[in-house]
Amino acid sequence: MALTFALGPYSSSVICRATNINKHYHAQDLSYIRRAADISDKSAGFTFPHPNFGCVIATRSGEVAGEGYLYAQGTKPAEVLAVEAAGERCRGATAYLNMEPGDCHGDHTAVSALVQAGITRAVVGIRHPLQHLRGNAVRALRSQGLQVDVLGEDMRSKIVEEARKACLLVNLPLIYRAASRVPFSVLKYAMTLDGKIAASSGHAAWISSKLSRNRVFELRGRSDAIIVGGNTMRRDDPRLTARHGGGHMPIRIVMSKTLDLPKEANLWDLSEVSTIVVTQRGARRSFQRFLASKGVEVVEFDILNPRDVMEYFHDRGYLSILWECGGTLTASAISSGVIHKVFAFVAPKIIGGKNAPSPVGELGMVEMSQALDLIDVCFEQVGSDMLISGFLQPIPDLTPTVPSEDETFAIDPTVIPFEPSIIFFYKTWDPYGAFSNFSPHPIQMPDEDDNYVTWSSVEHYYQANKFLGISDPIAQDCIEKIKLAKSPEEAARMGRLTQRRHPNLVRSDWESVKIDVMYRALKCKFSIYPHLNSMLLSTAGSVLVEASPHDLFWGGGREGEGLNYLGRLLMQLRSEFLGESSAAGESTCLAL
Ligand SMILES: NC(=O)C1=CN([C@@H]2O[C@H](COP(=O)(O)OP(=O)(O)OC[C@H]3O[C@@H](n4cnc5c(N)ncnc54)[C@H](OP(=O)(O)O)[C@@H]3O)[C@@H](O)[C@H]2O)C=CC1
Ligand SMILES: Nc1c(N[C@@H]2O[C@H](COP(=O)(O)O)[C@@H](O)[C@H]2O)[nH]c(=O)[nH]c1=O
Repeated sequence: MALTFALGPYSSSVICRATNINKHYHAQDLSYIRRAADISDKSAGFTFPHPNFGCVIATRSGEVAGEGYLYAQGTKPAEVLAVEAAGERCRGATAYLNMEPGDCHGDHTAVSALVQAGITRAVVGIRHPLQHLRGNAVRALRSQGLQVDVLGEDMRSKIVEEARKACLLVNLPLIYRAASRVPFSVLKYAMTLDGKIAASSGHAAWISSKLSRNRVFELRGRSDAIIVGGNTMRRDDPRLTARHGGGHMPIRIVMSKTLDLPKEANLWDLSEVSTIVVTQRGARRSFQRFLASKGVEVVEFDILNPRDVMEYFHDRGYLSILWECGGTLTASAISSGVIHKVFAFVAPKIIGGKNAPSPVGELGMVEMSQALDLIDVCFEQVGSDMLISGFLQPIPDLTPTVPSEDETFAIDPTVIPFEPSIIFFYKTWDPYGAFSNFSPHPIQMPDEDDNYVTWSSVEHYYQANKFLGISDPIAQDCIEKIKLAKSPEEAARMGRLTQRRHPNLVRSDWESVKIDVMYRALKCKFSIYPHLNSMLLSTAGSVLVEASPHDLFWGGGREGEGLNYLGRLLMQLRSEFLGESSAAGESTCLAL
């Protein structure tokens, strides 16, 4: 997928000079870093949004020996793929990484792949935006004797800054999310030349051209969710699906205070993707029951407003959200400061109408000097329309203001790092993300015939077990597909979709065995990976809670109302491991 609208033109034919800190580098370095940024974005629209990693390995003579990019969260790291592609040519070569590897599970996969392959230099576009990961891989590579040049630190100039910006742009969702504690939010609308998003009647199909609407499908494919307001839903009966030929479908979210919504609607058809309705506490209980009967999730807020909703979806792990609402909700979202970027499609047509709606409602501004200026504005012609995009909030500065735990300890060894008594974990990139079922740690478990099968993650194994022993071909096919699913998210989607569509194919004892299935898988994972075992044991004394706000069985819920079975199982395992392996009983899994 082309990234031109995000990256803008970057020339690679520029000759650089040595910097004032006396590091030599070449235009080639910058062109390979940009290449790493470009390829890191290749899976956008095909998989759930995730941090984008790309790696290019170039030999001493400047030839590209191998490349790789992270396809989905939990799949092989970019660096491992690039090393595999380059083979022996890695010896003495340079690795170009658009972003410092996360290596979030302490297994240093990316780092050890580069070290073991004989790479002698690494050029890093940006440090990892998450504070608990920032600097770890750079430090680890340096300690293994590699020369590591970080753009903006070890290499500085105007053109280095441009290449660095390409690396920032390709991971904007992660960067904004880390800095603002809400998902990266993009507002998109289509308006006529006279500034209307619909006719006075409310009719809006269509303002922008087919080409522009195809572009919107791409934007949707890059998002975790699409949001509309209740009125857009009532007026347009939208589908909000991504019809761009990719594999990824964003969740649909409707924000409605009144819940005065139609019973017949495209958004209640969950055959392709789910819908979540967020509303005010206590709104139309009977309609909430109707939605529940359709399988639509309803989340109540004390006071429904964009900031609380965005904080909620941040906690639920969402990286990026596309707002496709009308002017009323848009004004509220802009006022609450949750919108980061704007995409405005302007169509060369005039509709007029005193009461025809415009893209942004009341913001309470009375003088033009109060207008919000967009930053880094881009103009691009898309078919007959003009696409104007820009940022409402500047790209956050990655420089940490608060020293990391390591740095503080180095300055003052008397400082004892704060040890919270509750450890929350959820997304795999969180500090204790390795506790999640979705963490990329394959396990081997026996199947029905006692043959050992490799599952790419605990989640793969868990989802497949729902259909174990069912002779129906759909169930068998689902197990096979889950086995091959490229990421835990894909495995979860397949398992849940089949369970929803064919509840009769779920094994009859599932409710009574699912905890045991999870326990056995976790036991295997924490037995065969020593660093995970140490991580688990290091939490002794703390309560472990899966911070899933919506999964009230495995997770702790939003306000502690969840049963937290995942946390409980981990604590049970921890005490078994602490009480010696004999108490832990026999493991049914194989070491990998
Ligand atoms: N051309 C384009 O790009 C687009 C055009 N449109 C057009 O815009 C028109 C609809 O615009 P508009 O009425 O502004 O629709 P919105 O999408 O802004 O919906 C407004 C509704 O959002 C809900 N809402 C929930 N929380 C809030 C909050 N905190 N602040 C504000 N609203 C909240 C309310 O729903 P409830 O009343 O249920 O409580 C409210 O009535 C339609 O004609 C549609 O075709 C819409 C989207 C894009
Ligand atoms: N009218 C209009 C848009 N409107 C947006 O698209 C939604 C309909 O999406 P779907 O049902 O999936 O095709 C609609 O509710 C509104 O949010 N978008 C555009 O790119 N161009 C247009 O001219």
